[in-house]
Amino acid sequence: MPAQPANARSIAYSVLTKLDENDSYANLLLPKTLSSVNLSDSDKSFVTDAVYGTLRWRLFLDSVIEAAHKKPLRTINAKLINVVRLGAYQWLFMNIAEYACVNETVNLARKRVGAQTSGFVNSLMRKIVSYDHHQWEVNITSRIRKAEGMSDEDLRIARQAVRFSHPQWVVRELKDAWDAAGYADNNITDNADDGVGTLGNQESARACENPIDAMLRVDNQPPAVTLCVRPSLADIDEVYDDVEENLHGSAQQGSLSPYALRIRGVNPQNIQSVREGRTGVEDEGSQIAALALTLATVESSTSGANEQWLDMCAGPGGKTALLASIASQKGAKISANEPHEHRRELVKDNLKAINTSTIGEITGINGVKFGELKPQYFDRILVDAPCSGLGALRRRPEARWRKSPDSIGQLSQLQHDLLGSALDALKPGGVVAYVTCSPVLAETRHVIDAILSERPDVSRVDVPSIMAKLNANIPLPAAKIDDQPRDMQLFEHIHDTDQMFISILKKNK
Ligand SMILES: C[S@@+](CC[C@H](N)C(=O)[O-])C[C@H]1O[C@@H](n2cnc3c(N)ncnc32)[C@H](O)[C@@H]1O
Repeated sequence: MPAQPANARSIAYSVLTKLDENDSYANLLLPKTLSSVNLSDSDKSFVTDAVYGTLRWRLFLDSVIEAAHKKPLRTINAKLINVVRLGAYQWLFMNIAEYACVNETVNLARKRVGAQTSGFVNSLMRKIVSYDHHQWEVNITSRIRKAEGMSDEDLRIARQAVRFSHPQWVVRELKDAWDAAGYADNNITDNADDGVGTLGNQESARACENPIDAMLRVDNQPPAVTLCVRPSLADIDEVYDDVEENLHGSAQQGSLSPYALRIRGVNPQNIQSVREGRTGVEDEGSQIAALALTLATVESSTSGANEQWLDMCAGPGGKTALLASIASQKGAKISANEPHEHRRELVKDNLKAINTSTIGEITGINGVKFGELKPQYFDRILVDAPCSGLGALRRRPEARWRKSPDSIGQLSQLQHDLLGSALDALKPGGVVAYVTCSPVLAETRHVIDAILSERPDVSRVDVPSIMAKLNANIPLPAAKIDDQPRDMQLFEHIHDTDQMFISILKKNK
């Protein structure tokens, strides 16, 4: 790859520094920054890759920098750290030539931090470019040795954390979620892998990698842009033609949701039906979570036509719009609730193409109050609960470094209370779909188990059976044990969706 103009690197550095200082989000700050500067499209792609990649691979990069420096990161001038991370990222992940990585990083350090730093940065970068990606991977993972009291699993997790650049506690949560989800493990066993990177053929290593490695690897890859072509409002062929013929991008039907279209090379805002609210940008996992609620059997007094539906935590409204387009086909009415005003406005915008006779109330209350305010009122309720978002790390490159295990406890309590309130607001015979964009057990299965242990009036519905009806090709967990109904956890590496958790509960009649 040829060297990029110096200002692309300088812009990437400014964005990384602002993200560190203000806790802002890369997916908001980066497009805003890029729209305010005069850069070619290829430079914009360079900045996007450099910023997102440097954020995602931070632990890997810092481990390489420390190994090359032979001292802890804190001994390096704080302003230089993002300069060197950017340089190391270009060398290890962007296939940029050695001389450009070294020289441009020295230039950036000189310009943004001071001329006195050039000697240090030059010597550090020369050490970094003396090994390639795979050599560094083996180097930094094999430096992690078994400390006293560490089990084999602890060691493997510590190495996976560095190798795939995730906090250790997140790796452990993902592993626990995978172990609990009940999918068949067709690959090599965890015990055959000590967590050190391989210097062998990468493709064959990937073909038999263990499921946690596969999951962590996919977390570091940007997801496809997926559209939801809202039923009765737009037609897949119409949107396909707009993308392929008018906008010269490419489109492919999704593999799980009948309404999904994966697109490339097109800004979704340039698609006519997106601008008109007849199509939305929505991951397939979110689509099938909403569809599962519509497919569950309701046995309330109003089941069939005239059902009342509620989306209790609706903002920004992607699932509300899909539910609403189906509600309009079925003669049901949907209400939506979102306490945060700016997100409530996004819900309204998402519903702009829906027939107003389908929309009930749009409220802005704490969902925990619904049970008291509207007891036994709704037939179907979606609780797409606020959560840690650890199932969508592909989309939020900085998120993994900002979350902490402490924040999960508070979320679990709110999730429990929202679900309890939804059950109170449900008619006997009605169903609630409890959904999170997180696989963490404390936010998923443990919330459901706690509610079921408190409420004899509620029972679990078997979600994999509903999914199998929706699409015969959806990868499903292993067969039921003792005929017990199951929740379903989606995984990026097997479903190619965000890691959504879906549970459906029915209120007994
Ligand atoms: C995971 S998001 C929902 C995403 C949405 N269903 C969609 O598909 O576009 C969770 C939402 O819950 C909202 N929320 C937070 N606290 C809430 C509460 N106490 N009651 C209801 N909603 C809440 C958040 O503002 C956020 O918009």
